[in-house]
Amino acid sequence: MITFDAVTKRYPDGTVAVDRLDLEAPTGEITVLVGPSGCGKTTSLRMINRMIDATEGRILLDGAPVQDIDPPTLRRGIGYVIQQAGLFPHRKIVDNIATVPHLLGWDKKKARARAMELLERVGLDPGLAGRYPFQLSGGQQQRVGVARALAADPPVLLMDEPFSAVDPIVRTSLQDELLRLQAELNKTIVFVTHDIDEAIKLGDRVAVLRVGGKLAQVADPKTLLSDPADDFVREFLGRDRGIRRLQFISTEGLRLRTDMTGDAAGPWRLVVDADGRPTGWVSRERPDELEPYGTFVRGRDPMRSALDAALLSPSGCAVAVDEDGKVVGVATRETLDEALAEAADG
Ligand SMILES: Nc1ncnc2c1ncn2[C@@H]1O[C@H](COP(=O)(O)OP(=O)(O)OP(=O)(O)O)[C@@H](O)[C@H]1O
Repeated sequence: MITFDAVTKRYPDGTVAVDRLDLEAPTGEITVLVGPSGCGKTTSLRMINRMIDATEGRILLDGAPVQDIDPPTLRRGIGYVIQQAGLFPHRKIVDNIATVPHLLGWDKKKARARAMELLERVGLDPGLAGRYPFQLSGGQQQRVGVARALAADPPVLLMDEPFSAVDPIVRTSLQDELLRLQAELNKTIVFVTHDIDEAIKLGDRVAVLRVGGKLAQVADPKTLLSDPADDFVREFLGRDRGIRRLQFISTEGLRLRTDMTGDAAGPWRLVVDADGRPTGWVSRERPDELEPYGTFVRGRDPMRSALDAALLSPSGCAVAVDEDGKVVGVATRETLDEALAEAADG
């Protein structure tokens, strides 16, 4: 557990970057610091590994004040990932990843084996080991950055806008990869971003900071979206806060119709193949034309996916499927309406 106990950082020119911050980042969880530019996210992060020292207050790592631990020892237990990876340009990928093991005096073979294992762990082809950073894409470099931070298996990982320099598609896959890794590794992660969507996707807890380095709210993403502490948080969460909340509402209890593949279905009928997978909708007016459909996995996918599936089809209905893609039923506009009304009630 990382604990900020009334931490203030005042830079020599008088700027108060962080103002009496009280915050806990629980062990094995991802805590995201989010907020507008200049609100003190990076400063807060860097005070954990003492790249910056706090002016007042204490930061505790499992109860021990970091101020009492000398920085090299402290940093051995803390991986650090930054934007654009910050790889050493003249070192091969394998040597970049093995940086900390080398510093710790591991023998060459062991460090190399560890680097190769990590390369695969972060989803990279081991064939990239002998390349130099400039021979990799931005997304690949970022993965190497994560592998390097994990090399000595530190319990804590600090990540400062690690995915903000890559395009949205690569970014999504890096986020998914991080969640997958975290499910295996259970690190204590503090993650800085200015992107609220990223914060909500990755955070077990999300701390929203306002300019002046004050904590506006800390909560799990669902609570943050349903119950913002004040106007600043509400505004920061943005206009589509309601839609984003649907991400956290289960489709488990959604009422489904199971008679939509028959002729008596009404204006729309769902066509399925021999395996029970959907092939499209047909309308009574144009029975020969297959219209598009959208699916969601009931119970696994959230309400947002069900709604998206409904919006993808002129039938206005969402097709519920099982994990194998076979139809289990249909959520009609009426049932989706009911579920939305319930969601709005909280
Ligand atoms: N070395 C410094 N000297 C003086 N002021 C500084 C210094 N470093 C940062 N600041 C100021 O402290 C405040 C917080 O900066 P910080 O980099 O922590 O914010 P941030 O939330 O990470 O911002 P961004 O999202 O733009 O990276 C800002 O007003 C910044 O200008």
